[in-house]
Amino acid sequence: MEPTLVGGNSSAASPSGSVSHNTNGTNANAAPSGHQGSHSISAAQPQSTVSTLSRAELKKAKAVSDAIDKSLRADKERLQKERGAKLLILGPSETGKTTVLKQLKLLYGRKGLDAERQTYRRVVHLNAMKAIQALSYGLQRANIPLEHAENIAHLETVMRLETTLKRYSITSIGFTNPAIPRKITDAKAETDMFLEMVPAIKALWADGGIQETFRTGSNLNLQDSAKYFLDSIDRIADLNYVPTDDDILQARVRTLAVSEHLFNIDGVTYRIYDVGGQKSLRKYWAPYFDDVNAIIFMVALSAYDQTCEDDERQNRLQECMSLFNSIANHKLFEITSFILFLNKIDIFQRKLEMGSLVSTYFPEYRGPNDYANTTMFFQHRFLQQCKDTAKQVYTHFTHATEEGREDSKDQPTVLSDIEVFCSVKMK
Ligand SMILES: Nc1nc2c(ncn2[C@@H]2O[C@H](COP(=O)(O)OP(=O)(O)OP(=O)(O)O)[C@@H](O)[C@H]2O)c(=O)[nH]1
Ligand SMILES: [Mg+2]
Repeated sequence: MEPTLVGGNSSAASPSGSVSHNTNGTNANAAPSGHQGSHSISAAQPQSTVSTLSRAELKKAKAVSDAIDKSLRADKERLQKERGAKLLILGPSETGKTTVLKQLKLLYGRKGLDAERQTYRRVVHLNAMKAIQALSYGLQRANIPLEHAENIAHLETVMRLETTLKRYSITSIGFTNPAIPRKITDAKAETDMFLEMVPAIKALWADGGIQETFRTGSNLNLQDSAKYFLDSIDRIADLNYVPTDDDILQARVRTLAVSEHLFNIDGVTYRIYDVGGQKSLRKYWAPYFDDVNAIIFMVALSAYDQTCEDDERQNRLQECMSLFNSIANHKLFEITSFILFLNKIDIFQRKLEMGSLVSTYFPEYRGPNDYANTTMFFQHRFLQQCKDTAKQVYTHFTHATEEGREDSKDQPTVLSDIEVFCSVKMK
């Protein structure tokens, strides 16, 4: 079974079906209470006293200790239920943080997502225009000729979009941004602009030159959803088009501000925070670091062959590891549970199949260039970042844009992991 965000993972060993590892690499699917200071009789009694206690006294002391433990646990659970569980979704840009949040909304907050559906229509149109524009620039940069000379006019139309699209950035779904010119925040103006572009987008996407650019181009600055939307151009250009759940998962809006999302599941409130992953936005994370129950750390495995947007000398996955290092070893997260999502496995697998060698970018890797061995290598590299080798980090290999199916409702989900982590009883 291919691992997916909802319902799939690489092992069924833990109660939630996730793979749990101590960071020293051993499998540790024991209950996740290991690092929450337990009150045990053997630890509490000095050796000399223990030897002078009778069996009956020891038994009695143990019973008292167990009762204290139980009562402490119950108090903690009650408090947690009242306060709710606080979760942060952290990680670099474009790793899929907001996509995971959308998955949670699809499962537990569909109403909220339905209200945003019309706004996503504009995001989808914008994504399609940006995709064809990035390909057109790539074609020019690489001096690849167009297959059909008559498409030059379309190419020019798309290039002229540059200045308009630069100003045109939807920063946060549902919020109008004063920085966006009025003309552009106007949904009708945007739709008209997109519809005018459709013939050019269709003709160029069908052109052999653009296809070659798509196949061979590097540093195209192309979004992962480019092909998905360009292939669907007729459907998304329909006047009655309403984005599907899949479209919403594929739509890309860069997160600029930290946002809080509340989910109420079986009487427990989950406060989940989505942050902007760009380097310049990470300074805004710290105010949210207190009292965190769990952190979902997102990694785009597929970025192993990419460089950072703002520094072409730095490998993207390497930079992600450094970020994980600073988060996993942060003083405020000593007892915080960690869920590591090694995401975008679909793209990662495709790259391997096309012959891209992991060892080109990570020369220390000497194993076979197959999915099983390379993913294990990266998992190990991430877990190695934790200085506390007893820290439990639950790892999932995920494909966050794959929609959870109705019939997978009973399968373990992201939230079933979160539930275990927070030690919150849901029922
Ligand atoms: N193919 C594929 N695409 C994915 C996957 N996860 C996310 N994406 C796409 O990757 C793009 C970026 O995802 P986001 O969720 O917006 O990334 P983010 O981490 O929130 O990025 P910032 O807001 O900039 O920090 C979107 O177009 C998603 O549809 C995946 O597993 N596979
Ligand atoms: Mg985001």
